[in-house]
Amino acid sequence: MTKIAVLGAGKIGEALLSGLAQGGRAATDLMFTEKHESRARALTEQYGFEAVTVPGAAERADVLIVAVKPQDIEPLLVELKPVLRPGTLIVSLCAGLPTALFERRLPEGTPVVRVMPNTPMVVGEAMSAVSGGSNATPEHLKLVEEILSAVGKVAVVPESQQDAVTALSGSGPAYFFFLVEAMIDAGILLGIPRDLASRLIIQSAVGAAAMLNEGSNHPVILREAVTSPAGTTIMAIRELEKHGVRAALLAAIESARDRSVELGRQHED
Ligand SMILES: NC(=O)C1=CN([C@@H]2O[C@H](COP(=O)(O)OP(=O)(O)OC[C@H]3O[C@@H](n4cnc5c(N)ncnc54)[C@H](OP(=O)(O)O)[C@@H]3O)[C@@H](O)[C@H]2O)C=CC1
Ligand SMILES: O=C(O)[C@@H]1CCC=N1
Repeated sequence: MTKIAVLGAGKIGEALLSGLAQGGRAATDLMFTEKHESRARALTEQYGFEAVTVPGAAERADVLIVAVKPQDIEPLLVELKPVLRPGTLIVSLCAGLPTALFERRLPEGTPVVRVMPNTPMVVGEAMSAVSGGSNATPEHLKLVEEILSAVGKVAVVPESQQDAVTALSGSGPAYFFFLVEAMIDAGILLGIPRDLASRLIIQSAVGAAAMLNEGSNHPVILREAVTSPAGTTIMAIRELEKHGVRAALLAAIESARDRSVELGRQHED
């Protein structure tokens, strides 16, 4: 079985490792590197994954998944370059960082695949977008798709779209959590206890997501079906439009895209 090492087991690294284990991959095929010993111990105790060093990961794993913050990439690549075995596949989850950056810093010919996943991988519902670098073959892309399909859906996209994808689905779960949090607060404003407000809103989100996922109707049709003439929903929609919520979402996602581009530019030579 393919041995996988996650370099930087923070939030997304842990989400991926735990999702892969839940998806049926043996814990013995999963390794990670982590800066903090106490966190490494906690992850090993909780899941059974082995904590390794960067040279250990490079020696034993077939696929190295880079999950450090983009700001931490340079020292990691300096450490990796002399120990990397030829043919080891590098998979980067780092927002904004182009495959060309990894290709410049690592030995010539290193295959690199850029991926933008999201945290719902902990429940097997990730959306991951995958792009191959110049040394990545269709077989490399297939392997990455196979690994990620255990934790959700996978789309292959041109790398030129990865900054936009990062803003849409990479950050996307945060927008939904923000919306849910604000709607629960609205329940508090209306005098509903927090527990009940949470149950009402979360189940409404789950139900709405299931209807969207079923896919037979466009979101506009689904919204119109809730919006009765001279009823309650249209009053709320009028306020959302008056407060520019649609424009705010367009501007917010554009701004996230711009930040992804900027994160990549910080590593230009
Ligand atoms: N969180 C998310 O939803 C998503 C994140 N990503 C991408 O995933 C990457 C990680 O994000 P996230 O998990 O949120 O960040 P975290 O900071 O939670 O995780 C990164 C982890 O890597 C550790 N680390 C840093 N340098 C090294 C190193 N050289 N060797 C081993 N470990 C190291 C960090 O330690 P310390 O904190 O002490 O520096 C931290 O524990 C980012 O590039 C991000 O763009 C992509 C999609 C979604
Ligand atoms: O906020 C971030 O930069 C990362 C990338 C996408 C989701 N989280």
